[in-house]
Amino acid sequence: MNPQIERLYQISQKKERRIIGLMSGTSLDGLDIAVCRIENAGKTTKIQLENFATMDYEDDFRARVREVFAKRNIDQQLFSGLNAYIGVTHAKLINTALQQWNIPSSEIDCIASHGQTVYHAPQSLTKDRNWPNSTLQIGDGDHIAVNTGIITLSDFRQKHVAAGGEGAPLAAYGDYLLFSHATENRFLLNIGGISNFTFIPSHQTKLKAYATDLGPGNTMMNQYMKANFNQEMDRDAYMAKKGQVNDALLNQLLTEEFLTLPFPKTTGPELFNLAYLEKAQERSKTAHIPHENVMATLNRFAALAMVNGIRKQSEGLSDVAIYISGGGLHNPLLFDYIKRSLPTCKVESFATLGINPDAKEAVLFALLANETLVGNKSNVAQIKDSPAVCMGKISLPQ
Ligand SMILES: Nc1ncnc2c1ncn2[C@@H]1O[C@H](COP(=O)(O)OP(=O)(O)OP(=O)(O)O)[C@@H](O)[C@H]1O
Ligand SMILES: CC(=O)N[C@H]1[C@@H]2OC[C@@H](O2)[C@@H](O)[C@@H]1O[C@H](C)C(=O)O
Repeated sequence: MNPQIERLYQISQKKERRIIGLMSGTSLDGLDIAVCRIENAGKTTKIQLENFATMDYEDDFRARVREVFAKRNIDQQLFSGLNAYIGVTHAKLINTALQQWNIPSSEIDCIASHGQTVYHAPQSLTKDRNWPNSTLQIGDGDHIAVNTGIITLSDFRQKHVAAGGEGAPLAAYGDYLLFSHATENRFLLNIGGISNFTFIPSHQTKLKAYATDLGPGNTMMNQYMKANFNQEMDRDAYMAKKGQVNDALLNQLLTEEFLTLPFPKTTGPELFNLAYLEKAQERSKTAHIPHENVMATLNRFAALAMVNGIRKQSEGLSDVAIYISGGGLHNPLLFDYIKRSLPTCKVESFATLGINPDAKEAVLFALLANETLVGNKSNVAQIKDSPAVCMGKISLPQ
């Protein structure tokens, strides 16, 4: 037997595995690296987050990814190169982090790599029923395995699509296994580039758990700051706080059909981008309003996409709790508006549930890898409208 296959077998038999979860989201801020200790699988999974860091990307890296990110027409040579380049860059960042934490790579059982989403094209977005759902994450797993010496599981979303899903959101699987609660109806709201929630009904209801995207999280605010001020974000909502929400623009932003589609659904910056903003500005004749007002309006638009979505699902339910993760948690204007708009719900940071909110998505990918190595597809069969499959392709280091 190939000794690497034997090692895989041994890893799957261990009482506890040490798995690195990786997430590189649409915000392109950096690579989230979460070292997790995971015991068991399925509903008895226990996860302990040992180390976490977001390793910042260099400007050159961001610029190259932005050349293809969410774009329909791209340079193929650059694209092919990026697949390898992102894999190698991620491997370097992992090696650096492990060194900083004094963890020898031989002590890591495997890496769970999300890769970099470059295009998300479910039929609901393309509106083309003759063309399949698709989503694409690059940053090749073999490059990570070879350059770290660690077995790597990657490209999780393809199996989901192959089995009938949209390839996202995948958070529901881990959220359901780790955080369902006897009496609380929980919304795990993640505010990344795109906002999404996992709804986990209490054990007292007959409802099923699911995850759905809601609309823009930080992405339009980030894009506007980049285009107009060459800044990566509106840190602490500094700009938005100085402006006034423009109702005419806000109403136009809210007309998008996606916002009215039933849950679950997925989207991306392919839809919610500056071109989308410009069209809404034209229609509302607000092309020349001050930047502060545009930012205040974009902030409110993101908040409303979330609040309206949560209201829709929580109607008629009592004991509703919302736990917020993702970078948008650090945007005070966004957080305060969400909290004020949902006065009957408990609204807290995801940290209350015992895991660093910035690490959540990376941890969930570690859990998905654990399920693939040790779990059973029935563990994830409880998620509404999402295929029960184990995900991730396995790359061996040699
Ligand atoms: N202090 C802050 N003030 C305002 N916004 C912030 C702050 N800190 C982080 N953010 C926002 O959070 C973003 C990063 O969030 P996160 O890392 O969750 O996104 P992501 O993982 O790239 O997205 P996705 O989950 O959609 O893939 C930043 O780009 C910024 O917009
Ligand atoms: C295609 C893709 O990369 N989608 C991401 C993105 O970031 C947030 C939202 O859009 C969500 O659908 C998903 O990520 C999370 C981790 C998920 O799959 O649950």
